[in-house]
Amino acid sequence: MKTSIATVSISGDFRDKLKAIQSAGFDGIEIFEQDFIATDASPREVGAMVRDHGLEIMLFQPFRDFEGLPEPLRTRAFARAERKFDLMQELGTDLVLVCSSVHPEALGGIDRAAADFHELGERAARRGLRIGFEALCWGRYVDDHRDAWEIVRRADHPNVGLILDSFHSLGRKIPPDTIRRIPGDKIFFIQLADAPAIPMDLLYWSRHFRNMPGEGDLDVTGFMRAVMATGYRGPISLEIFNDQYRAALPRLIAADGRRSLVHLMDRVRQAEPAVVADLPALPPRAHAQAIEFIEFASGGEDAGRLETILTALGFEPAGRHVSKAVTLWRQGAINILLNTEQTGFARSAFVTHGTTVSDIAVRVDDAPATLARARALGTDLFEQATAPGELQIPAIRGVGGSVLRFVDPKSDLGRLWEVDFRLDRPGPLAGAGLTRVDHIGQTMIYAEMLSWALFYTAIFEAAKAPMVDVADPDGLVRSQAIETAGGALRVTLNGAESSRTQAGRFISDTFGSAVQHIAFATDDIFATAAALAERGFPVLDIGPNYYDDLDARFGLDPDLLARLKAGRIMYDRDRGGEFFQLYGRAFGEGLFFEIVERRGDYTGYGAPNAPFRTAAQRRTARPTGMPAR
Ligand SMILES: O=C(O)c1ccc(O)c(O)c1
Ligand SMILES: [Mg+2]
Repeated sequence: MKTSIATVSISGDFRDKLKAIQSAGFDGIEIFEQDFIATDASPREVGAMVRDHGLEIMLFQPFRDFEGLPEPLRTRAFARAERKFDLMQELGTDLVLVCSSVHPEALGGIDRAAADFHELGERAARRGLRIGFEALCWGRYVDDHRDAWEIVRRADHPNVGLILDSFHSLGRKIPPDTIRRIPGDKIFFIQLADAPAIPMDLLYWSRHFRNMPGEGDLDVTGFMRAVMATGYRGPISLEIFNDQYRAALPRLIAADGRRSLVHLMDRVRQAEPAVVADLPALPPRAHAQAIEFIEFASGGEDAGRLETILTALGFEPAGRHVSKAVTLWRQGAINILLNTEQTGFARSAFVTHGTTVSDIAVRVDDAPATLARARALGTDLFEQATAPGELQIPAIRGVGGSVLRFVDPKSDLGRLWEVDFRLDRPGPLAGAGLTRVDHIGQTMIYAEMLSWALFYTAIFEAAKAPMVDVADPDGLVRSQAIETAGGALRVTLNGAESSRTQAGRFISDTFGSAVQHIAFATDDIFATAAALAERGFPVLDIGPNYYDDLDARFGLDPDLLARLKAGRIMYDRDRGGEFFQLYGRAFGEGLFFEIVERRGDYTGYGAPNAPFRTAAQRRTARPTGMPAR
């Protein structure tokens, strides 16, 4: 199945767009008329340029306000169409998208529109061109693919077909199964876009908030299942109008686009194997069992400071790597690696970012299969030479150039600690009562959030939690959790819009997106708090107003409230249970640790507390070179 993307979806000039689209592996493009006009090349040159990039122009679009006009506008519309046919022939494409009219003088009437399309089909046929009709969901008389299909059906011309755009159908809540009654050979082209479920004006929503399939909330999978059921096997094309994409790196968006299509068609195949027997199979999304380890890259005095903090958190050194300057720190089921190598990837990560999480390893059912899936999704593989006898842990590039590794219990990777490490002390260490990694918080610029959410949900059997806004004193930070059903893998993506927020400063201070915090779980937050106090773990101060408000909101038992206040522990509650949070002070470039206890089935991350936590962090932050106002 051929893949395509509309040139509007990508930023940059025309050449930037083509390069990015080519390198992401698309077969073709939808050329947006405006993008063509903005170039200084002739139509023939543009056509040649596209083909020089190994791409096909699959569609020219849009042709607006055509059907149902009274004379003399009608005659003019046909003359306009002939001009565009000339252009298409020079560009070298045979299909034009006509979107439903919004013309104030359009008359409506299905038969009138059908007659117009029949005539347009005749004219197109003379030149070997084809017409595709798309219902814009804000079209004046045609805003539903069912009406567009009826017009195409009555136009009854082999050169006139239907174009379906998932946004227009799903944005209007038209059941996708209505597509199944359309013959596949009358569907000329498929445009795909997702969007977040935010109630707003349809046109504004479409032009600013579309995103890649899987990045939003629309049932694009259901839409595509219905399309495939018709027998359609033409191109699938992304048509994404999105404000962030227009400002993002062309290559990033193009690669995400390809990834979203691979992921989408895999979902379609799984949901409806009978209708897509011809699609290639992909290894399934990985089931995450646990976070196997988190590796810090550090060096010099910074490494000593991190060791002090780990010690204060109750971790103890439990072994060393057989050949590298990597120490294993353990507590409960948590494995932290501290890498102080002077060469290689960890070193360059440290030099670039300061003390930073360079690697995260996730234990999955089948590591090689996970790697194969990630590769099919177009992620970048990561390899670094290993000494003989040491394990080559499958790895890809993740957030901010860090490394995401996959281990599994069924291969040699399950013996990682015995093979690659010399363990000083077997068995778990109780320490301060930290049991496991609850979640990892990765901070990035807001424009990258959709991309990383897609990355995680396409690789792992994981879902997105609703996005929450966190009001940092210096700007808004958006937070989106990606989590597996049992919570074995929980990642919170924090997107900073302003460089002055805690998150924004972290990005500039660390030169890019990275893990900003790690939350460890405990089964007894008060016992852990006492143990940490004994070890001198520096805790973030939370002001008294917070506890007064907490009392007002929840009417807590006075004894509990006093204990929370004394321990600087934050509290939240939802329908399922209770949540306790204790924050450490930031260190290094703004990294911090958090300790949490979940009681019952609390599902969140303490979002109501985040504004007060960020304010407290701002009060205690060291100067960062940012003007403190
Ligand atoms: O926003 C628009 O006008 C517009 C144009 C062409 C399309 O294919 C579309 O889906 C929307
Ligand atoms: Mg469209």
